Amino acid sequence: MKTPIRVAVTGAAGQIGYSLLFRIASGAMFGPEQPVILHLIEIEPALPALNGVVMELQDCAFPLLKGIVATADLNAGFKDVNWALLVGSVPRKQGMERKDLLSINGKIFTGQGKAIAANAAKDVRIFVVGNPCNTNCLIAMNNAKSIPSDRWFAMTMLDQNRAVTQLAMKAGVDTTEVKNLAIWGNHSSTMYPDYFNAKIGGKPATEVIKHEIWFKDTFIPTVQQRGAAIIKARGLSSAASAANAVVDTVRNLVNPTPAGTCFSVGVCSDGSYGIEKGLIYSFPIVSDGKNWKIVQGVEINEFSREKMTATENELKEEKAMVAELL
Ligand SMILES: NC(=O)C1=CN([C@@H]2O[C@H](COP(=O)(O)OP(=O)(O)OC[C@H]3O[C@@H](n4cnc5c(N)ncnc54)[C@H](O)[C@@H]3O)[C@@H](O)[C@H]2O)C=CC1
Ligand SMILES: O=C([O-])CC(=O)C(=O)O
Repeated sequence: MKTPIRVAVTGAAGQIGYSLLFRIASGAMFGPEQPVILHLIEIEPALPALNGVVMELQDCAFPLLKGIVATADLNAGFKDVNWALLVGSVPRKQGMERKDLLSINGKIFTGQGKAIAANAAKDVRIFVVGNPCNTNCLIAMNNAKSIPSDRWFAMTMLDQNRAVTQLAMKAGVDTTEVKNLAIWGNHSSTMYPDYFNAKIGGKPATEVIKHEIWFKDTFIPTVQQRGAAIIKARGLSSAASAANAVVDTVRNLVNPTPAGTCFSVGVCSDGSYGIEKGLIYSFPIVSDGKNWKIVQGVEINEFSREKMTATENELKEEKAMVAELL
């Protein structure tokens, strides 16, 4: 049996937490051979509800679940963790943009960044889901300068999965036929789902779906506004699909990426594609299971460049809004 890895999840009594924890404990994230110890972190008032979640986890008798720490104490919560999944924060309501949450949620990530730096395992990797996730990740990273910048991630996999399904439905093919659909930029309504470089059944998506207006006027806005559409329909933001995308992202990072494919995640820009260094920007990524890199040489046409710059500019604005937290 392998040594258990410790996985912290903040906001563990929330909606996403309720869909996510059971999948981590079942082995969906780290594989059927990897035992886990869950560190469930909540705010004090949510501890009774969290206790109910702990009871339910116990009631599953998961063979891979080797322990549970449930706490409102950040030091205990992040002690020796190998992964920190930062979900806990307030979700937006109908009519809000995700960046409207910065003033409420931004400050959560200063204390969490510091507590992770002070307590986590040397190999810790941090994945921010709470919105606006790119800039919250930027805040946490800047409050934990002892942790290398390549260990920080923000979630755009839900956008990728949404985009993949939209293309598959339009082309009338299985979702598994759609590859290399990269999301560039911010997890916000400015994100750019790059259909030019996507493949359907091995061919360029634009050769399979010969409908430029559909891509520009339907596909892009549908993906960009999908979160808002879910909130309108459900009265609550997406949770099960978000949890699924958390599982997909971590699994993609801890396993080698199949040759010729890539996946999307927000990482600290190294200046690739001219994107300002230090911003948490979503790029096409490949992993060898331990280290990841930004895919280089992706063709960027004028349309793509305009979209990539618009979403970069929004991230610069968000960074300026939280300057005092960095
Ligand atoms: N990046 C992405 O693709 C997505 C991000 N989200 C975001 O994820 C976040 C969580 O969403 P839900 O689970 O639906 O919300 P929720 O309101 O159901 O749960 C959030 C939980 O976080 C807890 N919490 C609040 N402040 C905390 C703190 N300082 N430390 C620890 N826990 C804290 C709350 O007590 C609550 O239990 C929201 O910000 C939402 O917008 C949601 C969907 C997709
Ligand atoms: O839209 C929201 O506020 C929740 C979210 O991030 C998403 O569903 O992509």
